[in-house]
Amino acid sequence: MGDLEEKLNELRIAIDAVDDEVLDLIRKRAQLAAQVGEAKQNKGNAPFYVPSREASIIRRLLARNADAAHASHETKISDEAIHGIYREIIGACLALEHPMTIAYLGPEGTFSHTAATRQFGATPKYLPCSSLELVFDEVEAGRATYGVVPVENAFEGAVTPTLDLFADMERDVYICAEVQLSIHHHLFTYAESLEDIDVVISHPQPLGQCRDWLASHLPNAQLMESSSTIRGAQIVEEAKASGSGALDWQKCAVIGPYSIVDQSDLPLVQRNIEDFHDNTTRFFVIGKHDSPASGEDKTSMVMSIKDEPGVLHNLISSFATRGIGLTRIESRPSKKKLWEYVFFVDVQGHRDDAEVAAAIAEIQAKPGGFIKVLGSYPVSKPL
Ligand SMILES: C=C(O[C@@H]1C=C(C(=O)O)C=C[C@H]1O)C(=O)O
Repeated sequence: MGDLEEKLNELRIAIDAVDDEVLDLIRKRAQLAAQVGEAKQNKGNAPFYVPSREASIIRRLLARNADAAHASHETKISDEAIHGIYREIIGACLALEHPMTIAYLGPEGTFSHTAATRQFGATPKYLPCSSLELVFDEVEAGRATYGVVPVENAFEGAVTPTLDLFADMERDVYICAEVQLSIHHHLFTYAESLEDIDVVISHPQPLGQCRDWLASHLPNAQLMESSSTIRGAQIVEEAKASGSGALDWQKCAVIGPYSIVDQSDLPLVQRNIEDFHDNTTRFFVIGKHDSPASGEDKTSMVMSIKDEPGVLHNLISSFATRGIGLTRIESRPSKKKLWEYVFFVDVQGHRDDAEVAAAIAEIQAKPGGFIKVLGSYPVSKPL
């Protein structure tokens, strides 16, 4: 045996021993989580999934990892890796407490699917839905334990169909977590060259997020909207398979995530065509409850007050006078009266914080004031 081989052998034996220890510890952790699950079950209907606790665990471990690397002068294991490893461990433990089904805007491979797996790991059952409305329906009906829906893109703005579903007062779902996902778009086509592309298919959000690229590279192509990016790829594959129909598959292109390479035969011809390289989309996890306070939280609400001058100032002043920071404000037509609006507001803090609770109560007491708290949840970082 050569020197190198001998050295590697020795190190690999040590790694095997560490892996055995790591596995035993993961199994020990899973047994503890199962006991937590039993305690929750005995207590009645305490939710099994507690996003605030999960966020605290990950925040604590990220800090510990940074401190340990600093103290030992070793290269730090990346935050992304720590996050991913613990997401899987926690997901596996949670599954021992209670099996979970997560609904998302499908088909498999969409950005919503990626956001869902980033939050819950590989263990739960995933339920692809063909529309956002169905994601809400599945959660409300209890066929899915949680759902994951896109809310806004940092550059393209609100995903308005999601906001309209939250504004529907008949809906009985809460926001319990947020996921921020870095988004990269790629171009897929059977066309020989960009000049041959007549039609570009995608969900309206990616078409908007690649607007400048499309204007400079495919200025004459017609844009066609699909219900999701992966559905766009399926439309081209279906046109190819049928060999007929209105769509010439050889002149079509699709914009979407890298996962299209797994979901279709479409060749990837151009990478990273998003107009902004820090392109990020925010998703909400919806369920039958929101999250307890984690120490660093946000609260989302939908509100309206009487249609009169100063309406917006009137709303915001309840937060401003208490020093509560607004992280988002968005208006949508009320769809009840012409030029009347509802406002979506996100603030820093938890709805159980005294100041946040007081501001909410004050808005509720305003003449014609109406406010629905959609949920409080831990602040997340882009992944
Ligand atoms: C174990 C618990 O239940 C779930 C699993 C967690 C874990 O594996 O650490 C954390 C929070 C909950 O989503 C708990 O509530 O502490």
